[in-house]
Amino acid sequence: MIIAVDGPAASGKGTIAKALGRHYALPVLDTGLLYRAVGLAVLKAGGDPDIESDTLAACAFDDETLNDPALRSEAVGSLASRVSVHQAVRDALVKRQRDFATQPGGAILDGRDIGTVIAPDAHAKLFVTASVHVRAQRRYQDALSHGGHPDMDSLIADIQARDTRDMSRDHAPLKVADGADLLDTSDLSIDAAVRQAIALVDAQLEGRSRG
Ligand SMILES: Nc1ncnc2c1ncn2[C@@H]1O[C@H](COP(=O)(O)OP(=O)(O)OP(=O)(O)O)[C@@H](O)[C@H]1O
Ligand SMILES: Nc1ccn([C@@H]2O[C@H](COP(=O)(O)O)[C@@H](O)[C@H]2O)c(=O)n1
Repeated sequence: MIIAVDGPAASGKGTIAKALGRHYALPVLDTGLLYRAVGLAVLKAGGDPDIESDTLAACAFDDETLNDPALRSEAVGSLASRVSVHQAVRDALVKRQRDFATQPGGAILDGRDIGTVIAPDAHAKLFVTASVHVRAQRRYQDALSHGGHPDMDSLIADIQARDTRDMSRDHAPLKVADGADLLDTSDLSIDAAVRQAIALVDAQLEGRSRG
């Protein structure tokens, strides 16, 4: 069974994907980390994330790289969004994601194009969203709890810039996949969002089994 969880930055899709992984006993891949790894490698190599040819060498990395805590920063998230517009980068990362999705027993992947490009035939699809203000507030709390000094206005600007770039790019733009259920987490606690996600996935799986 493959479950696709897509949505914009800080919508809560990673939290939901992990909870679904525990509930259905399936492995989970946060595909954003792959693009973050490319973005960080381009930066370290002194390349330009907006130039496709500068990003190619950065697409070969091992799984260990994905554990680097530096990948989690807002700055690397923005770099990831910039490198992810290039078709060559997306092509280089497709096999890794499809191999994970099609492993025996199934898998859950969260990202931007899982239900549209990586696994369009997924057994269940969610599009998780939340208002820009709520998402910025979550980032704000995250930064505070890690000892940072976040600025709400710049968090809002960063999220808006990322949404615009991710939704308007030519290749695999962020959009609601055919057959996906929308889950707006703006006014939901994590527990309530997870409960709704499980109910939506169960209903999709039941619908499929009834044909
Ligand atoms: N329903 C919710 N209510 C309150 N906080 C939430 C909710 N869902 C997630 N969060 C918190 O918001 C932050 C971002 O959540 P999460 O990492 O799941 O988002 P994401 O969509 O995967 O982000 P990104 O795309 O940037 O990786 C985390 O600190 C998480 O604990
Ligand atoms: N399937 C995906 C996943 C991510 N991206 C791009 O990476 C950026 C960072 O993603 P996070 O989920 O870690 O915030 C994101 O803004 C996208 O530009 C992607 O293109 N496809």
